[in-house]
Amino acid sequence: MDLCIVDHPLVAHKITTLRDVETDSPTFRRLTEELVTLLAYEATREIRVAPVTVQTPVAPATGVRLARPRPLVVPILRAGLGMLEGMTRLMPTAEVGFLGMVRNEETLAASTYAERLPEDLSGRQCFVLDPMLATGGTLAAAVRYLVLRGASQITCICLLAAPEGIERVSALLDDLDTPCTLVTAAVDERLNERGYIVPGLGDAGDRLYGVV
Ligand SMILES: O=P(O)(O)OC[C@H]1O[C@H](OP(=O)(O)OP(=O)(O)O)[C@H](O)[C@@H]1O
Ligand SMILES: O=c1cc[nH]c(=O)[nH]1
Ligand SMILES: [Mg+2]
Repeated sequence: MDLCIVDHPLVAHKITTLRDVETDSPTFRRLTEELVTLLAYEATREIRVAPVTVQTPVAPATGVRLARPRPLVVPILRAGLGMLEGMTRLMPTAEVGFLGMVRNEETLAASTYAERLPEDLSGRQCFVLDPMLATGGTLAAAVRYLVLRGASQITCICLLAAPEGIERVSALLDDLDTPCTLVTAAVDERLNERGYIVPGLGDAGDRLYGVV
């Protein structure tokens, strides 16, 4: 898996506020959307386009449009849902599929409780959205679903990642031929004994949806 850490002062500023325990849910949601849009700028650098000519009021102009088949955006519920709007604002013609996954907080194993993806993803570029890459179990399983359906390229956008999780996802996906990239705003220090990212931002789903 290729790794892209987006090094930008505006991203760093927003991530710092997102981490702050004093940041309330409405602000957390807004910052999450803004961060996704900024990360998506890097994450879509290799999005496929096709040549097109348009007529300006003055003359014909050659340019590009997003190519077919359309890209697929896959938020991992629950926390990934907070990233959807920020992504589709930039790419309104993308199709959206859903994965509902939850980590058992005792065993840290990920399980899937909902799946609504197109049957055939042959030739499709896919963008997986999840704010947190901790042990990596969730993200590795999500990528496998897409690869099994034929996705040709996968880009994962995570706000924060743990070094242990990046290692684990890379190892778990080592056998795949499908190109896979992780775009993140920061790689934090480590995981704690409960599988939380340190310093991280706590439980992203709870903070997005006002549980804490
Ligand atoms: O890398 P991992 O160790 O697998 O952990 C990361 C996962 O944990 C969080 O979701 P959670 O299971 O809390 O579900 P939620 O989005 O419903 O809160 C997060 O959004 C990731 O999906
Ligand atoms: O730090 C973490 C780890 C898993 N899930 C979260 O929401 N935060
Ligand atoms: Mg959670």
